[in-house]
Amino acid sequence: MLLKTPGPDPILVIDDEADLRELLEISIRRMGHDVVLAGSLAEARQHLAARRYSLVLTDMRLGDGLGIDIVRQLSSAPERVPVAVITAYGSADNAVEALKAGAFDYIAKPVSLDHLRSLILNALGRQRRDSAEEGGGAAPETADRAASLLPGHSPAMHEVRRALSRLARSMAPIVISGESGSGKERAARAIHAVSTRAAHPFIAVNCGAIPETLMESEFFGYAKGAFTGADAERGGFFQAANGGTLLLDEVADLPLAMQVKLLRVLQERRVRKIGASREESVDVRVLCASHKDLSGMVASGQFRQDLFYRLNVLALRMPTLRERREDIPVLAGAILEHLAVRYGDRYPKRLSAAALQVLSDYPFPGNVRELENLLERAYAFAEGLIIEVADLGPLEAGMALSATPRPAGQPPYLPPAEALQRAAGAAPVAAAPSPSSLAAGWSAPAPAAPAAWSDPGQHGWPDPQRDARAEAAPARSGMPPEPVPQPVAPRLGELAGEPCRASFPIDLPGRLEALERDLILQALQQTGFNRTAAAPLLGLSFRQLRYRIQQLGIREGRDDPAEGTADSADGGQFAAAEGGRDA
Ligand SMILES: Nc1ncnc2c1ncn2[C@@H]1O[C@H](COP(=O)(O)OP(=O)(O)OP(=O)(O)O)[C@@H](O)[C@H]1O
Repeated sequence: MLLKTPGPDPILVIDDEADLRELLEISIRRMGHDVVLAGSLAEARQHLAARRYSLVLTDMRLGDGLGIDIVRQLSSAPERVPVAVITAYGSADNAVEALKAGAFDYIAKPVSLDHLRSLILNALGRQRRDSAEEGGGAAPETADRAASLLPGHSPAMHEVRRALSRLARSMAPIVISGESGSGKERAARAIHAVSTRAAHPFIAVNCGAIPETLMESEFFGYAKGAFTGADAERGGFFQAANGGTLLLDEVADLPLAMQVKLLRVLQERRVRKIGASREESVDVRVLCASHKDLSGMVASGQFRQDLFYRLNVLALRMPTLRERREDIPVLAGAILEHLAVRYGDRYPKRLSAAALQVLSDYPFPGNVRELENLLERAYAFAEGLIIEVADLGPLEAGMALSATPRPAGQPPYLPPAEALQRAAGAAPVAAAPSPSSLAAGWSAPAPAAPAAWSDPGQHGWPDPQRDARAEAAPARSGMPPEPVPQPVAPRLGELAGEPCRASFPIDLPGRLEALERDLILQALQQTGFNRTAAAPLLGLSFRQLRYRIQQLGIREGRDDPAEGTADSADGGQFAAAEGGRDA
């Protein structure tokens, strides 16, 4: 058991070069911290056995061994003392090796005082949080916070949350993999939120959304007069994320030329604005997300091996929703509560037991995003407090919103007849058994005929299984026979501002898609193809609009007269806006 002294614990510096030891001692004392020095591994071990330190800073090569041995020793000890290494100039391999062994950060020679300062601040912030956790204190950045950001009772999500608190302690880059819509960005936000960087910005950049010619200025900024139109100096994503976290979403889309530049920044932790004479140091933790197989891309020469090695220090895989079906009720509950807030509803709408069953049986190729989109539509369609099977529509609509298009010839997923039969006799239940959703005040109303057959004409979804349901309903629920379905109200025409007289049968999904495409194009034309400006015109977030644009295959050149209009400002604003929201 180590003795704890009152006041902040000192920092232990281990280096066999007397000059560097002295320089570090002076710099650290100037920052107001107590320092203990060791010139060898043996001396360091004696110090470590005698008392506790708030941070250990060790050189990699020492006269009697390697600094990485101290890293391994400390990272497997229960005290969780943060340890950082000092690496020789340009020795990227050492840095990666140390981070993998459990060092929370590294600093390259020649030591930059700015970097030293931020490293110490991060280490001490982390230590305070760890002590609060050890002492049972209610630190906000705890596992609870991770659980609220990434809810779910499945073993897969428990594993993600366990990994998350470990990953949040380090400064090392992380590659977050997983299918589209599985929550990679959300996981990145959670890592940031539970890290000591939480008070600083979180900037998410979609690497695929920035034209190649503008990438450098978007990432690193530019000096005044660097090119025509550069009227004032501007920082890029790295400067905006300083002190915080930068998420490179869809990192596989980075062109090779940009990969080289990014590698340099990761190694040197310095950036140079376009047209600037000086480099500036940046303190940014880089996280990456990709639904593509990066190691496969390395093998095929599409992604640089050295960059992959640098980025893939730590890894997190987000499970698909199919791997954690048991989380669907909790996720649905959380999403419905969120929708209630958005719609200003006092009580969130709830899924009927049958609707929940249908969702639990659905494969969700678009993962949580698809669940979210599906519930969003269902929430709007549901007349009462309960979302019924019919409000979900044929789940083809959800598939259209997913990243994985329905293969040609494959029919839309429809709720199985068995589920529809269950629906006939089922009482509605709250979607999520989470205490918070139940505490929201909803109490199950008396069983009623699900909207699917009480008013099939109103929900507006094409319903090939209506006949099966019509037979099942009265027999099982004892309800009077359902009314004859009425023609769908011509909402399409109303939305488009023109009269619409449908002569049935119609291809409703196809018509809705055409209408959506038309409205998006109108908004894009109005804003000169600026998606950031177009999104609020459509009542969508930037990401939702970008997603719909991708899914509908809308291309500037093909679909929009504003061909050639640069979208870079758009991408930049987007990133800045996201960072702003999360800062
Ligand atoms: N655990 C969760 N709880 C609630 N909502 C979630 C959860 N995970 C993801 N979502 C929601 O699902 C949507 C998709 O999540 P996110 O953008 O993080 O996925 P992604 O894997 O990064 O997708 P892409 O690969 O397309 O960028 C978001 O709207 C997000 O808020």
